[in-house]
Amino acid sequence: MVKICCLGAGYVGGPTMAVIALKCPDIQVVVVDITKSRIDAWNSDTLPIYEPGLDEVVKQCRGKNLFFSNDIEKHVSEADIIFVSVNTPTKTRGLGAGKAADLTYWESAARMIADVAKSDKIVVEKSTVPVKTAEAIEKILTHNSNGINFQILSNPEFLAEGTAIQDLFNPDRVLIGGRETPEGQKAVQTLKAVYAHWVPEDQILTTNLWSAELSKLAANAFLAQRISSVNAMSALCEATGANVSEVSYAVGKDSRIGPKFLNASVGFGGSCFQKDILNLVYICECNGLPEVANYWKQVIKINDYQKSRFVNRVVSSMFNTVANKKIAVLGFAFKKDTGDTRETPAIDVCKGLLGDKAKISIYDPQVTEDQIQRDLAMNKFDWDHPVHLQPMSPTTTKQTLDYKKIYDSMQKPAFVFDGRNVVDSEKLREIGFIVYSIGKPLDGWLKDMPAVA
Ligand SMILES: NC(=O)C1=CN([C@@H]2O[C@H](COP(=O)(O)OP(=O)(O)OC[C@H]3O[C@@H](n4cnc5c(N)ncnc54)[C@H](O)[C@@H]3O)[C@@H](O)[C@H]2O)C=CC1
Ligand SMILES: O=C(O)[C@H]1O[C@H](OP(=O)(O)OP(=O)(O)OC[C@H]2O[C@@H](n3ccc(=O)[nH]c3=O)[C@H](O)[C@@H]2O)[C@H](O)[C@@H](O)[C@@H]1O
Repeated sequence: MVKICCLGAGYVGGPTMAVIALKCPDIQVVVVDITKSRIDAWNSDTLPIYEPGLDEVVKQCRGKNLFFSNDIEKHVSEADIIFVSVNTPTKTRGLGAGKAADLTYWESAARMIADVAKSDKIVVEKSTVPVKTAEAIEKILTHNSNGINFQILSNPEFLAEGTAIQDLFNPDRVLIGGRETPEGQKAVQTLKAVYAHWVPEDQILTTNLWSAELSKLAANAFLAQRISSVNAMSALCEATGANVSEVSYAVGKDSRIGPKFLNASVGFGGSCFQKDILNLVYICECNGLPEVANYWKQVIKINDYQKSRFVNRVVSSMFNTVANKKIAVLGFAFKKDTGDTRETPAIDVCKGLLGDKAKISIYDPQVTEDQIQRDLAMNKFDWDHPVHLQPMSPTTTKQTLDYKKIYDSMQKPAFVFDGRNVVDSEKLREIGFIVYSIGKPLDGWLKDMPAVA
């Protein structure tokens, strides 16, 4: 029986391994982690992350061919294929701080693999890493190898949170990069055979190592760039009376552009887009390509601009001060159907409002009060380390808001600021609210307020 061990029981390692176990009953999958509480949660009824459909998949295979364990060394030494899906946060100190990827966790995983391995292994980069990381990992592994053969593969993950299980069941593509040697190609075929249990072969792409590593950074940069492009348009829409939803629809109808990922918002969040673009920027700079670095940097700058533009709108609409005004924030995670708050734009918006002395009450059915308090107290880039555990998933209670009742209980004028274009603005206006929706023609009230930067 082929044995797989995955280092890192997080948002990627957990769901990905659960789906491999479900689709490959002939393979034994063990997920290990340095954080004991995470493993305990994976073995309990309350999984450490919320992801639609995940509970069912885990329940079907846990204890059969899917296991979660703290005994890292045992399972690494027994495995034929080792996936490494550990954190690769942005460096907070030293060379490349604020941009480069911090490979501390990756390096310690590689050293541990080299130490405990007693048989040949395929080591798979699942984490998102800088292009050329495999070369460094290869050096660490082979330097201490005692004659054991290690093949490194790059197999980046493209799932999105909130749809992870669907994405894993029906991926647009699976990407595997390996060395162009006979041994490298044999390892590629071994991993390909795992995915071929459920993914059509023509959707399993094989490339060289560096193309696979770079394709992951490129895909996230292209996706984030679409959002920054539409968000840049949203500012122009507000200035001109155009409607960003109509513009997106018209633009997306061009089959060369396509309709997806063109929703204007208060800015993209999540653990990866910013981190991976900063990493790309750093790699460009290190390779003597400042123009290319600046091009991608602009995607982040527009995202920051969009978040502060939103805060400025709120403040300027309310007579240029929100001091002591009570503001309810509905939703805190970085997108729907997740409890993940890493790099959520809500943090910047809330900090912006708090900076202006607003009194804010935050509610998100997937995020605990504890987590919100921690996020608002944390420094930039500190969130993506193993010590910082994600919240347990509370049970979701779907609530429908009674806006008329809310309106009646509020001080007037009463405002709604929609950072995701999800409310029915016409209905709310009928009730009496002044409504701001990103990129939509402005309410008379907002038009008369001072321009915002
Ligand atoms: N979250 C997402 O949607 C996606 C993330 N990625 C990438 O996947 C990687 C992991 O991301 P997440 O799963 O979100 O992170 P995460 O923080 O949820 O999980 C990482 C886990 O690795 C564990 N860990 C750290 N060092 C370890 C070691 N030496 N041995 C064993 N376990 C160790 C941590 O305790 C943590 O539980 C990152 O490189 C990220 O960029 C890629 C695609 C999607
Ligand atoms: O490498 C990763 O971590 C993953 O990053 C993203 O996935 P994720 O961050 O989980 O979620 P997305 O659906 O991409 O949303 C990211 C952010 O962009 C925002 N967004 C998305 C789409 C859109 O049209 N507008 C918009 O503002 C979302 O609200 C969210 O804040 C990518 O979509 C995945 O392919 C990738 O694997």
